[in-house]
Amino acid sequence: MLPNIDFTTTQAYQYLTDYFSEIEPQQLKDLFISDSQRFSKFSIQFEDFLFDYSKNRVDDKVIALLVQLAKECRLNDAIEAMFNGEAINVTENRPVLHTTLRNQSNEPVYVEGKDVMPEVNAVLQQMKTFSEAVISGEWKGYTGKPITDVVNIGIGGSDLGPVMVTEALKAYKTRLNLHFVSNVDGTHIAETLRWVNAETTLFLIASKTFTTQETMANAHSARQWFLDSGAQEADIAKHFAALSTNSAAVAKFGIDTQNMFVFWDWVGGRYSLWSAIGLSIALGIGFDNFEHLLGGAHAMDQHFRNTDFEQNLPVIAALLGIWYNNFFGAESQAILPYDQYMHRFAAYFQQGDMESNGKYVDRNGEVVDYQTGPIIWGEPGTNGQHAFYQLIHQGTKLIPCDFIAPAQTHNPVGEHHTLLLSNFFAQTEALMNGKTYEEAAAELKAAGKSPEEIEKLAPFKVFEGNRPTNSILAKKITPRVLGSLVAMYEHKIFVQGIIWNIYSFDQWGVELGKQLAGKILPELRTEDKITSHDSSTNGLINQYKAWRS
Ligand SMILES: O=P(O)(O)OC[C@H]1O[C@H](O)[C@@H](O)[C@@H](O)[C@@H]1O
Repeated sequence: MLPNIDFTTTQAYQYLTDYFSEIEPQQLKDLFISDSQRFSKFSIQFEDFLFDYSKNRVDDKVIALLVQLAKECRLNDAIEAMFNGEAINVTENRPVLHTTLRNQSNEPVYVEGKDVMPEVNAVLQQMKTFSEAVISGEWKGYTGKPITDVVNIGIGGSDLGPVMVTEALKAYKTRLNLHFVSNVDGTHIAETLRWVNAETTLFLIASKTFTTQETMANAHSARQWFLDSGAQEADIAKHFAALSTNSAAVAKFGIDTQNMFVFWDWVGGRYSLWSAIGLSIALGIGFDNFEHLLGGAHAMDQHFRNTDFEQNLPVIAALLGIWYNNFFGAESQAILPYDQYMHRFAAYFQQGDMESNGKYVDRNGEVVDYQTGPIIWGEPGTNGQHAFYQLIHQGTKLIPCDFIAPAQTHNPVGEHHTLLLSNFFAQTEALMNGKTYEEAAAELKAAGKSPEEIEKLAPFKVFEGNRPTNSILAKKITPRVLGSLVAMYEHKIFVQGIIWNIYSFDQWGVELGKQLAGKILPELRTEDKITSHDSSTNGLINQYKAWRS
C-alpha cells in the first residue's frame, strides 16, 4: 500500500512555508560567498556523472526540511512498495515494475507469488538472438537479401523512448537504418516508405495494447504497402514483428507469434523502453549496448533504493522540483541538453513527467488544493539560447532549468565542443549572477554612450539573476550513462508523485479525446450536415466537409 498523506499537513511543510519568506529574498551569489563549501556540499557524483545542484535557492536548512518532508510522506515505504511489486498503480490494479526489466542482479521479483525474472530474461534472450541475426545479415528478407532498414511503428511510450535513445546513442549505430512512424497523419508513413525497400525492410509494430488507433492504422498501411510491393502474405513473417502485451490481437493482425516479443501489464507505456519495446534500440545500437543501457538504469535503481535521501540523486532532484513548484510557484521545468544527440530528451520526459504527474485528483479521489506536475519543455543548447533563453533570463516567470552536457564528445570537430561547453558553463553562471544596473551602466559608459543614453538604455540591460539551475556534467554520453540518467528522471517523477499524493502510473487524461474522436469519426464519413455538437464544433466540421474535396 502506498502511504496516503497530504503533504501540506506535514510539519516539514509548515516549517518550509515559514522559512520560505527568509530564503526567497536571498541572492544565490551571496549564498556562495557565505559558504565556501557550497559546491562540494550540494553536488553528488554518481559513476560517470556529476549532479551539481548548488545553484539552487536553497541552504542546508531547506535541504534538511525537504528531506524531512520526504520522510513524513513515508517515501521509503513507497519506494519499497514499488520495487517489491505491490499493486501501486491502484486505478489499473497493477504493480509498477519497469525496474525489474533491468534487474541485472537477477534477484527474484514476485508478481502474484510468481518470480517474473525468468520471463524477463527469456524475452531479453529472444531480443538478443533476433537482433544479432538481423544485424549480422543472417536474417533474410523474402527475396533472400539482408535487412537494411527497420521501421518502428508505435506512438507515445511505444515510440518516444526508442526514438530518444537511438538518437542519443547514434554514435553507437549498427549498419541498420532506423525509422520511426508515430503520427496517424498519413504523411508520416508515406514519407518513411518513400525511402525504404520492401525486400530489405523490417517493421516492428510496437504497441502495449495493440489497439491504439494511430499504430493500427500505420501498421495496416505498412502491411498493404508491403503486399503491394510484390510480397505475398507468407512473406510477412520475415518482415513484421510485434512488441506487445496482447498476443491475441497480434495473432489477429497476422503477425507470426514466433515474431512476437512480449512484455507485461506491470510495465507502463512511458516506462517501457527497457522492455521488448526496446527492440528497435537493440537493433539500432546492438544488443550489448542495450544491455549497458539497462545496466546503467539498474545502477541508478540501486542507488535510489539504498542511498540516504540527502545523497540520493532522484530524491534531491525531486525535492528541488517540489520547492520551486509548491513554494516559488514555478509552473514549468526546462531540460536543456548541451548534446545534439540528446535532442529528443526533453520531448521524451514531456510524456514521462506530464503523463505521470499531470493529475488534479489525489489518492483519495479528491481534487487537490496545491500544484502538481510541472510543464516540461526544452531544446538542445545552444539552439535554445538563440530562441527562448531571453524569457528564462529576463522574463517574468521563474523557470528552473536542468543543464546537461558531456565532457567528451563523440564528434571532436575542431574546437566545437569547447565552444559548446563554454556556453554550458556560462549560462548557469549568468542565470545566477545576472547583471546589476551599475554593471550595465558601466558597460555602456565603456562603449562611449552619453549619460542620457546610459540612463535610457541601462534598465533594459539589467538581469536580475537569482535564477536556479541544476548542472549535470557527464564524462561522456555512453549507453550506461544514458541509462542512469533516464532512470534518475523516472524516479524523480515517482518521488514527486508520492509527495503530491497522486497516482503517477495511470493516464486517464488521454481517454476523453479518444472517445470523442471515436464519436466524430463516423460523422466525418458521411456528407451530412452535422448538428449534434456545440456550434463551434459543428461549424468546424461542416467547413471541413465543404473544403475537403
Ligand atoms: O503502446 P500503446 O498501447 O499503443 O499505447 C501508446 C500510448 O497510448 C496512450 O497515449 C497512453 O496510454 C500512452 O501512455 C501510451 O504510451
